[in-house]
Amino acid sequence: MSTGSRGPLRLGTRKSLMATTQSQGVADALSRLTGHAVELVGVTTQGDVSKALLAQIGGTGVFVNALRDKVLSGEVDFAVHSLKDLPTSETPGIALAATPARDDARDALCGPAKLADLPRGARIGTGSPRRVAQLRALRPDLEIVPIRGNADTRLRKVTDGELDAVVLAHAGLKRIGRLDAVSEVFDPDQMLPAPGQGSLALECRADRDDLRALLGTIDDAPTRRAVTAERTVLAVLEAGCSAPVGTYAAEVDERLHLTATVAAYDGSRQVRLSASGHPDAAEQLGRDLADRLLAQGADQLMGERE
Ligand SMILES: NCc1[nH]cc(CCC(=O)O)c1CC(=O)O
Repeated sequence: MSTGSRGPLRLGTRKSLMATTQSQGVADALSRLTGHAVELVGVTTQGDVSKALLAQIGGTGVFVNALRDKVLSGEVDFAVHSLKDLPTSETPGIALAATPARDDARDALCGPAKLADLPRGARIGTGSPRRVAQLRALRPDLEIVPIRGNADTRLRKVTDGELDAVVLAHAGLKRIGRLDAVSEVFDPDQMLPAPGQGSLALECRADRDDLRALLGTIDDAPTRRAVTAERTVLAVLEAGCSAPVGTYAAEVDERLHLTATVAAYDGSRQVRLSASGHPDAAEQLGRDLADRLLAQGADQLMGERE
């Protein structure tokens, strides 16, 4: 096949430590399974250069569009993204070729103590409306400070004393080797992660059947079903990665369980619902749960900004 005879497969990736670590993991797994050499090609995305808060630059797609352009032009064979950064809308010409086995999906608090033990009025950094809303619901007294930047930059604000704590994805902290900074891992009962958090997405051109089959060797079916349910909730709500929407799906005893929340930005109200169904009906499960969230006023909650 063409990919093999022309030398190594070219894997497009963001250049951050988190991105290159996860991309190298994918490259190694693919080489092991298929015998193909894989080479990383670093790409700068809008999300890497803009200093604006994600919620302000529009959120959806800022970390992925430049990578997709390179996939479409053929400069790279495929791209590895954090799945939670992918917009839910399909992109013409691009196929989701694989979702490898998911890492820990949960959020983690990085600070001197567990959330309940932080002093009144402690300053917590996060730029995610989803985390803000759920933090406010748990601890209305906290001062929430909007921040951006890579995980290391955010952790430094805690060691520098500018902030008391930050909330980051456990999976990302693991990839950059900073689980030492974690003081508490949030149970999904306390804080629901972003749809797709902790999982990766491999995208290639939709017309390259050979490549799709090759990349598909590292697809993990339970992960794909779980993230399908989660992302369908987001899609039906017409929300993006910067919306106050949390979800978590997992298979237990051959049933797919899904929980989702939509919160008001000020944390004053949350709608939170659960459902379970057959794992093969992941999309329907997500669709039904989103419809129930909407029936309980989810769109009104999401429409409210501070
Ligand atoms: N939006 C940035 C982003 N995209 C993916 C991750 C973490 C890794 C993952 O969830 O797969 C992060 C950082 C964070 O939320 O802490």
